[in-house]
Amino acid sequence: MSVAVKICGLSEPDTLRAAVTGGARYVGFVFYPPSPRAVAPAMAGELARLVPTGVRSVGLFVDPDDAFLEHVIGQVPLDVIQLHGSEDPRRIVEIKARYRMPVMKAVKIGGPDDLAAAAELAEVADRLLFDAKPPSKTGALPGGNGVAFDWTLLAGRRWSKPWMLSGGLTPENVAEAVRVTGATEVDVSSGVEDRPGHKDAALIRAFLSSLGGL
Ligand SMILES: O=C(O)c1ccccc1N[C@@H]1O[C@H](COP(=O)(O)O)[C@@H](O)[C@H]1O
Repeated sequence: MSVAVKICGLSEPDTLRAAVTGGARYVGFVFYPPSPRAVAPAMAGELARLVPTGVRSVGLFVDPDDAFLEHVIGQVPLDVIQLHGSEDPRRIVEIKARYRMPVMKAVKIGGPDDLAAAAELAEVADRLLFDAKPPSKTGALPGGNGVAFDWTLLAGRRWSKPWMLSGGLTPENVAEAVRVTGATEVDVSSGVEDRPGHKDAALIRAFLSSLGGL
């Protein structure tokens, strides 16, 4: 079994190249202006054109309206839309139909009760993304906080759609996270940065090679 990796929050050519040459299967661009990883659509368009065939470009959005989606999609050749806000099933169906693109929906986990939402969201989304519930402190982002949740909550669970694990993953802990959860896909952002919002090529390589044997 090999583990597919998504490196999220890329905004520079060098770190994008480190991701794809190191074997990432997905690269992510953040279209959420409050994030330190937010990238301008024009720049993301240039980066996405460097992405080789076989690697999927994912656009991360938080409760986007149609005008914003059109603004970004008009400039960036995306393969997948990641919804990381409070989008409900009706809005997911609408976005899929309007933009004819697969949707990956984030499910935020703070405890066992939060898993109930996953089954309902799996009926409409193409893929689920399990992330930690954001810290309650003021100003916390809706994701990308480098916070892990209790991985044992996912152990032995099955959903009707493929799923990805995220939240506080690092080169040091990702192999253990995969072992505990059985994830076949993982997503990382903060854990491969040398400062908030700035990706580090050596950390990206370390993350990818730490899964080399899995
Ligand atoms: O990365 C961001 O800035 C971000 C902003 C808003 C919503 C989600 C965001 N990132 C996603 O959060 C998870 C976990 O990230 P981390 O590895 O814990 O930093 C990941 O799926 C990112 O795609």
